[in-house]
Amino acid sequence: MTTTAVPATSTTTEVVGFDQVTKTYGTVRAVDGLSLRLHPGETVALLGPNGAGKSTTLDLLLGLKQPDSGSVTVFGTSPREAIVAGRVGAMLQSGGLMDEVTVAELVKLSCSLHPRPYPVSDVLARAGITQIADRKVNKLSGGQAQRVRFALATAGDSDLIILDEPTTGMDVSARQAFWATMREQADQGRTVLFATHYLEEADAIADRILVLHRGRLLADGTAAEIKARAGARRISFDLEGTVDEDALRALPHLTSVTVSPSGSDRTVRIQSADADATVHALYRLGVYPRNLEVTGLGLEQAFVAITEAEEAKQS
Ligand SMILES: Nc1ncnc2c1ncn2[C@@H]1O[C@H](COP(=O)(O)OP(=O)(O)OP(=O)(O)O)[C@@H](O)[C@H]1O
Repeated sequence: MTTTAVPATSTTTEVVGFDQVTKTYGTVRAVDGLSLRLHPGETVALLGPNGAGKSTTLDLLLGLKQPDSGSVTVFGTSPREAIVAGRVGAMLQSGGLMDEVTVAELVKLSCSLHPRPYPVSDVLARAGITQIADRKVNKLSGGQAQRVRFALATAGDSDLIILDEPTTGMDVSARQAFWATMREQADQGRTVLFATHYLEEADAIADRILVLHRGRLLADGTAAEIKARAGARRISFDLEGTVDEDALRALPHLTSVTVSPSGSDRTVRIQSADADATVHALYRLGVYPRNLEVTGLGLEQAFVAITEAEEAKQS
């Protein structure tokens, strides 16, 4: 990503600092000794299975929760100070919206609270909600309410934008418009941190991916690095005639095999930790594959491979 400008208010190269942060709820360690740094202009996706600690991490970052131990800093100060200074804009998963006001009134209020607000009409237009500006907030669809939350997060010139599952409920065009706007924000030097379950969005948008698992940082890198770290590759080929499926499943280095459809002409898909060795063993087995393809894992398969390997290690 190219960084064309850094907001004048940036005074430190560290946007967010987590040092050995732990947060427990009763016996649950939601965040467990987490240390990480975010820098200006980064677009960072926070991934993790349900209950991994993503929302708790964002709540700590916003000062909505306090760590049991360790420290959280935002632009070198406490989260609260950074928010009061208008340096942070946030869109939370189910942040309540005031019911009896119109969309425009709510956006206007949010702009009035920001030290460096954008014009209300610009905020409405950027979020694609000009058409529904006069509608009462409690009459909005789920996707429209998400757009309003997005407007509130971008009511002013903040240096860090935090988004918790921002595109849930948005239709395809709303998603595209949303990410185009976020790209503009990052290209202007702002840092964007978003938690998501849509791995294709993380792959397409983020220049850095953090994988959380049971409150700990399991992986931190570009999408390509995360995919490479999972190690495995996908092998697919067509087969004519019958094949001994048990012999296929016994090939070396496999992590999964699917054969479809059952019958004489089949497509075989294999995931292997060592594609070369698996393909050599295929030939030795007397199987001559047609249309052989060997590809890297997608981010989704890599994510599943990394988190399942961790589960297996811990059980
Ligand atoms: N207020 C709370 N009281 C008790 N336990 C909580 C509370 N908030 C979260 N937890 C627990 O802490 C862990 C982390 O939850 P968190 O919501 O941060 O995960 P998440 O990664 O955001 O999950 P999801 O993807 O399902 O939204 C979970 O085991 C959850 O049940």
